Amino acid sequence: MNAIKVGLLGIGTVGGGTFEVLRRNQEEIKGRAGRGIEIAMVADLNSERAKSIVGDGVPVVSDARQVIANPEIDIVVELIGGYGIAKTLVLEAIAAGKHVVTANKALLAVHGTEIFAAAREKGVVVAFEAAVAGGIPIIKALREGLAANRIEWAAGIINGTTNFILSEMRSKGLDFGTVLKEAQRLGYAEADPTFDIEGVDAAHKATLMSALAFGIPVQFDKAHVEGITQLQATDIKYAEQLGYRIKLLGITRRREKGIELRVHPTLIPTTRLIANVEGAMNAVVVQGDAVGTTLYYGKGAGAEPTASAVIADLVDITRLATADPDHRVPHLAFQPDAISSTPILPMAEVHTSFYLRLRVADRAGVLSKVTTLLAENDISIDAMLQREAAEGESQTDLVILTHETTEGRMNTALVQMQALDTVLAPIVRIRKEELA
Ligand SMILES: NC(=O)c1ccc[n+]([C@@H]2O[C@H](COP(=O)([O-])OP(=O)(O)OC[C@H]3O[C@@H](n4cnc5c(N)ncnc54)[C@H](O)[C@@H]3O)[C@@H](O)[C@H]2O)c1
Ligand SMILES: N[C@@H](CCO)C(=O)O
Ligand code: NA
Repeated sequence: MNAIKVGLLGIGTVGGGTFEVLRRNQEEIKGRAGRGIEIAMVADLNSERAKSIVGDGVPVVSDARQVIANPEIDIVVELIGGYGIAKTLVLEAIAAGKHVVTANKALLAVHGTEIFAAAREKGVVVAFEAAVAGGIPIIKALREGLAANRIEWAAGIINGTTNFILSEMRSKGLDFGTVLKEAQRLGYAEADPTFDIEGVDAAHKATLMSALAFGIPVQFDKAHVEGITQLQATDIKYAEQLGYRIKLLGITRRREKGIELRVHPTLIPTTRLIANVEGAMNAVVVQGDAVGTTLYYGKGAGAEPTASAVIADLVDITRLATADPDHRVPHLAFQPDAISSTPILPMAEVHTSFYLRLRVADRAGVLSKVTTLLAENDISIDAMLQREAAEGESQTDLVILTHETTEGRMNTALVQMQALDTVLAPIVRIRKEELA
């Protein structure tokens, strides 16, 4: 059988990796797919650089629409990024009856409902394994491998840039800016790195995991998004003393009244495997009722790890291209008529435990006032650390770990504690998860 023909839109980091791995492993990939997979046309605004990557054998154009218009192309791979032109091109490729593979989590987390509906209408596939945790087959796991389970929660380190920053700051004592520049140099960061450090990229990925795990539409606008820019070295040290490590986690969890969807710095017990995931590595823990806890670990960014996921999707589509569209694996794991309207919960209704750090006057009675306010709000204390004030110092740090409560109760308690005249600086609050 003839090779299936692929058109590549954008040949930067991931596109370059995809071209190289497809070339290097073509025989094995063909053996798995049943047909060869051939990059038959490439579009990139920087067509000179694109030509230097693909050589003479593959036509290169600067206008992506020429690829979409080419009747020989069966699958369009979108590796441009962003919500702008990428959205138009993906919708045009679908309208032209092409299958689409994309690594673009931003696009799918925000416009997924429209894109998947258009694809269903046309009977084509939009595959996106590379969009969550790069090379780790987490989409495959959630959609197929765990299909027997009622999934309880999924939580992961799903942004390599921020994990790299936190690891390097902790282990080498380097400052934030220096490490961010290094992450950009290594090709981990998004074109706009505020997406990484403010938690937006992780929230795009958590949004996709939430839809796959619970059969709900993608709802990025309902996600709680917090990054690592406010995190202080002091809190990383105190957490360590208490037996915890701080990671930026994307979390989605089923509760009685709805679904939690949130990204924020999180204390995790140092004894958990995921607390020891360092550098740009990613890891996702998924809890299913039948399987129990499962862990997926690997490279979440970079040219070839991400290419690994893009090509797995190409193989899937090649195998399935002839199957009746109604009998393909559904985009979001559940069949369209089984998509649930269970709401995403407002943050005030989210349950977590907390790490609190209060800068307090070193005076008798401070501690009892703080613990009284927590008790009045029905928040119980799990552990406490009070640094002795140094010689001649009139203030000290009070660190408290609480048991699980709601965000709403904690917000009320925080306002009350902050109003005490013995609390001398804004209270630091970091959420804590046991992940077991
Ligand atoms: N880099 C990673 O590790 C990684 C991992 C997972 C997912 N992703 C996602 O993959 C996508 C691509 O990321 P990247 O790191 O390869 O980006 P990149 O900036 O390295 O590559 C993008 C390429 O697209 C080209 N381009 C831009 N606008 C174009 C247009 N209108 N027409 C044709 N070409 C155009 C650029 O010239 C560039 O070569 C993004 O959605 C990103 O979020 C990246
Ligand atoms: N900027 C992303 C790339 C992979 O999606 C990260 O750092 O994880
Ligand atoms: Na993946």
